[in-house]
Amino acid sequence: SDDLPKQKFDYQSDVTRLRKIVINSLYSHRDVFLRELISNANDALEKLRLTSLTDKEVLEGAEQLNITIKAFPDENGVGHIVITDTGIGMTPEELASNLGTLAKSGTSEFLAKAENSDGTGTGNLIGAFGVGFYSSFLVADRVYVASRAAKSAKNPNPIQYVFSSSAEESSFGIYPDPRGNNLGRGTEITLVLKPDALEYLSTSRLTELIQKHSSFSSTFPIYLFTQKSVEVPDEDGEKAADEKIEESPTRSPEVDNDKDEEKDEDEAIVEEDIEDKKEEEPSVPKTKTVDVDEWVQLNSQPPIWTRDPKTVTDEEYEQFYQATFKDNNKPLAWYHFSGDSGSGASFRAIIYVPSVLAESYWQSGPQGDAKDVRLMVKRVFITNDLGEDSLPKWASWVKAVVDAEDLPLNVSREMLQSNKFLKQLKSIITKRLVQALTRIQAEEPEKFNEISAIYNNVFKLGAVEDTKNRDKLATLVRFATNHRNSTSLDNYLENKKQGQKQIFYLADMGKSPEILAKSVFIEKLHARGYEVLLLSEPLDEIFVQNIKNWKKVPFQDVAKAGLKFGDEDPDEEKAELQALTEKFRPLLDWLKKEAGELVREVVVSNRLVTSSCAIVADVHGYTANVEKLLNSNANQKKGFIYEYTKKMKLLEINSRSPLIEGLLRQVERLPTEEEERDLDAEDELHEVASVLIDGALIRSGFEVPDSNEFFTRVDRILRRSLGVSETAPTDTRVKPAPPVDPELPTEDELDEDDVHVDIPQQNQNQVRWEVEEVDEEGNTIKTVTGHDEL
Ligand SMILES: Nc1ncnc2c1ncn2[C@@H]1O[C@H](COP(=O)(O)OP(=O)(O)OP(=O)(O)O)[C@@H](O)[C@H]1O
Repeated sequence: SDDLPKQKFDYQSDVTRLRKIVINSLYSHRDVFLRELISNANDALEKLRLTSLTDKEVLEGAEQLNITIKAFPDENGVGHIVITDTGIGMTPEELASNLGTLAKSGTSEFLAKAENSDGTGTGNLIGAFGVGFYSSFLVADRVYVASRAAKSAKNPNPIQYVFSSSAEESSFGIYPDPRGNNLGRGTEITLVLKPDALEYLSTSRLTELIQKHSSFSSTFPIYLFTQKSVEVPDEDGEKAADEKIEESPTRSPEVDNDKDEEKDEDEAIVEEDIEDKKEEEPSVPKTKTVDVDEWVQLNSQPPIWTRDPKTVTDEEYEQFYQATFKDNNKPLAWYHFSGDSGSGASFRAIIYVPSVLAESYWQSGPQGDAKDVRLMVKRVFITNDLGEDSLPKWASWVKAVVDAEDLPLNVSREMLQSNKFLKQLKSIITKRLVQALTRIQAEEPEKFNEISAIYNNVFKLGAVEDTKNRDKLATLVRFATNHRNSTSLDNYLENKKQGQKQIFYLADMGKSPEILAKSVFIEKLHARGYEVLLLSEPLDEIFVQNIKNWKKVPFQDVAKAGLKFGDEDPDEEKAELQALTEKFRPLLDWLKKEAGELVREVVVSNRLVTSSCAIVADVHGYTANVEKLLNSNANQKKGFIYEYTKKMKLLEINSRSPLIEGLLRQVERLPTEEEERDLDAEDELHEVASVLIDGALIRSGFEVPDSNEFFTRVDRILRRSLGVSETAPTDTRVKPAPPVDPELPTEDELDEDDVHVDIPQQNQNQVRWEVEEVDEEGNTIKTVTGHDEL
């Protein structure tokens, strides 16, 4: 087999591009190479262990499952780092395809983005994409990957091959390893260091890097080869120098230091019992200094989720998170717990709240597709794909490790799918997450504010979608009000006024709370000192409509009929309203005629202070916000009910407004007798009414039926107030366009200074929503569902 020819292959062009980007732009992030290679080694070991559950044969060739790292200069002073794992290994075909091509989706976009960037922010791109194996070329001029695949029925006698490539070449070589099958099983990566990367020969530097970035990323032991000088008794003369003094409390592998020496496969790693080696000779005074080789395990602690939370530092939690989930950012919060699923499976878990919500979160569909719940059984990684049992959309950003004790270990993926524990996992994690968030809210208000800044909308979505956790999630939601930047619903109720039996809210998506605070609908509430929730997100309206009430206190849209302060004297109020209605009767009737189809009724308002009038949705009508929600969904069929409900509006007038008083006087002055009619005066009043009503629509957030007509009227009124002739025509002559010319403009003709504004791709921040209309008895008369953009 040793005679097989050395073959040369060209890298796939994407690989060449990626390598170039990595080498050019990541110079100041060179450290990542070690983390990436250890992570690959760990993946290979995990694959092997998983395969071995059903196929013991793969374990043959090398007994231990571990990662070893050795750094040394050769006789010419050239630095070498050798990273070896006893994982699944690669066949020559796999060496070529895994290391010579990029199979990842989104690669081209990534490359284009990275090529365009000036290098800054590349660190983040790397985090998102993972440059993996190619990061070797940051520190190495040449890389050899020797690998022997695990034994299998298909491949009963795997041959060890070498992949060899320099940083510059656009091709790589694949050939049988001249040393034979000396690895037993797995992969050995040899980096021939660049002259400026010799810092990585230092064991203390390597130890620091591995401890910082990688000691958590593997449950397999990671050993670093170290050499140190120690004083040993000089009694046995020469013999002492050959002995290994083992200080590591763990079992250490003994790996042959001479790379080129042929070894028996099974001897690659030999266990030694450290107890036997310790020698105590207190009576010997003579000592001498010898160099001692030692394999030091850098991750000798048990995995952190198995430890007592009291013994784990914040830093360890953070580093474990960063290594496991490949996130450069620190997590915002975490929750470490153990439990019993009830079906007999006991488990330990850590849940993390990331400090960033992925951009794709609101863009991906209504189904959560979380791939960051890592399920292990007795520390063996099993899957991160929970399939149909994955977390609900609202919680799909959670990152978690769950280690179950009592599940049968030889679970195949299919068996696992039908396992009861897996079905329970979803509710266990969401329940514990809610628990953790609730605790943070109560005990760490500042931390909760940080979480709220990112996840507030997520909590609203949760309350809408996860009825089981609805109440707890709604407790976490924060709203702006006319009184403060942020309040919870509980806090709102604590501050309600005597007699207040409604939670007042005003919703108008896209408008800031500052603008909403000036809305016509809250004039009186605000002036009287009542607190009103100011809702500006599309999800808010959906949230309120789904929750319906909080602690039995119903939500009241202040843009709708039915607003009650709660301190009114019903008799007194009724009498007052009757008197006012009587007084304004002529105006109310006249306005009703003028408004026509637009409103169902014209009434005297109890919510206005300074504004003259407003359009209010009837109890079953649509507010401007709901109309917007409905209209934002282009596919929504708008049938009869929509048209009907749209008309359920009231025009409310402010009886104390001088404008309304004046209008009343004018209307009363209109002669009723047919022959005495003053058509000019009627026309003028007609115009006033129309501007008033359209103005009320706009002020109330609705659209006017015909804005052109509205502004023409405004124009006429302005002319009148300026004493300009109403009929004087505007000079409407314009220069006509030149004749048709299909010739395209030349480069020179195009103005280079033109500012181009990139319009971002249609934002598909969609969320499913549902709006229910209920009658007085609470029966649903209509449910509208749709998707909506955030
Ligand atoms: N030590 C190894 N043992 C076995 N296979 C490996 C090893 N290192 C790399 N591979 C194979 O080569 C492939 C490419 O590795 P690479 O590091 O470029 O990307 P990746 O590991 O798939 O993803 P990432 O970019 O997140 O690291 C891996 O998917 C794996 O199949």
